[in-house]
Amino acid sequence: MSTTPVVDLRDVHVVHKSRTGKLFRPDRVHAVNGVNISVSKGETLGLVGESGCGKSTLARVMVGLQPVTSGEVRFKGEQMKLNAAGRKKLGRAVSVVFQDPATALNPRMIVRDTLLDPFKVHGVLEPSEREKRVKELLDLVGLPQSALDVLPRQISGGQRQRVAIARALALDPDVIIADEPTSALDVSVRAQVLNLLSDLKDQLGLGLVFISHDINTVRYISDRMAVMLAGQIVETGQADQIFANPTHEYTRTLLSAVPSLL
Ligand SMILES: Nc1ncnc2c1ncn2[C@@H]1O[C@H](COP(=O)(O)OP(=O)(O)OP(=O)(O)O)[C@@H](O)[C@H]1O
Repeated sequence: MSTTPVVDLRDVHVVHKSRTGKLFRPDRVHAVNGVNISVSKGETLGLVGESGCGKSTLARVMVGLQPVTSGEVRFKGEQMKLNAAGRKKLGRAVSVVFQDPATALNPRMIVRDTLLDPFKVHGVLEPSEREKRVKELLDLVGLPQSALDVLPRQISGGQRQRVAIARALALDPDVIIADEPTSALDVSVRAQVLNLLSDLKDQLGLGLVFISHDINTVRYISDRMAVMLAGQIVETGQADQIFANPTHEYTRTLLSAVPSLL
């Protein structure tokens, strides 16, 4: 495992302006409140917390899509400026798999074009090499070559999520952030997608940030984990240790909830 983290957040704060501006709603939301967190190649960091605690905002910071109100975003030891060049650098090294592949994939694009897109956007590889790489990507995620010519609606939810994972792998990232990647899927395919992410992490030496509201899913996949509550990390450490000996009351509350089926 590399000693310098790929992404290292230091005392990061993100304050959103309220979306609605309704009466009696605060006009600002402190979505991320002083978070220190890092991820290195070859490890799975699980991030767990209830809906609205700031997980997705934090994920967007890690991939360079969300400016911070204060604090530092370090990429391979260097402080990043989130200008266009910084975002491009971070966006290439850190990619995201979202919750629902039905909305994350363009419904009018066949799988081949979806997978070619990152190469076009970043101007990477010659066209003939791109085709070869797209075929490799399908192999990596366990899809047949016949999937190249289909639209997202012609395949199952689990297969769509495999396509989204293949797209996230296209530019050979150092880190993948998977934000609730199994929540929109049938229970029967959730474990397969989790195992795929975990195998890819091992095979490619990736860093994986696995975000979920479900502590049992996080337990299943993570080496290290961080428990998030109201914009703050309230407990962090090796996943095994936290499960054996949770120190924060909120972690204990999450652990006492009914076990899920992944
Ligand atoms: N772009 C935005 N503008 C205004 N408020 C936002 C924005 N994004 C998130 N928020 C608010 O910030 C808080 C944290 O939201 P965030 O989506 O990061 O949490 P989450 O833990 O990922 O929740 P979920 O699992 O429901 O997506 C919430 O109160 C949310 O309403």
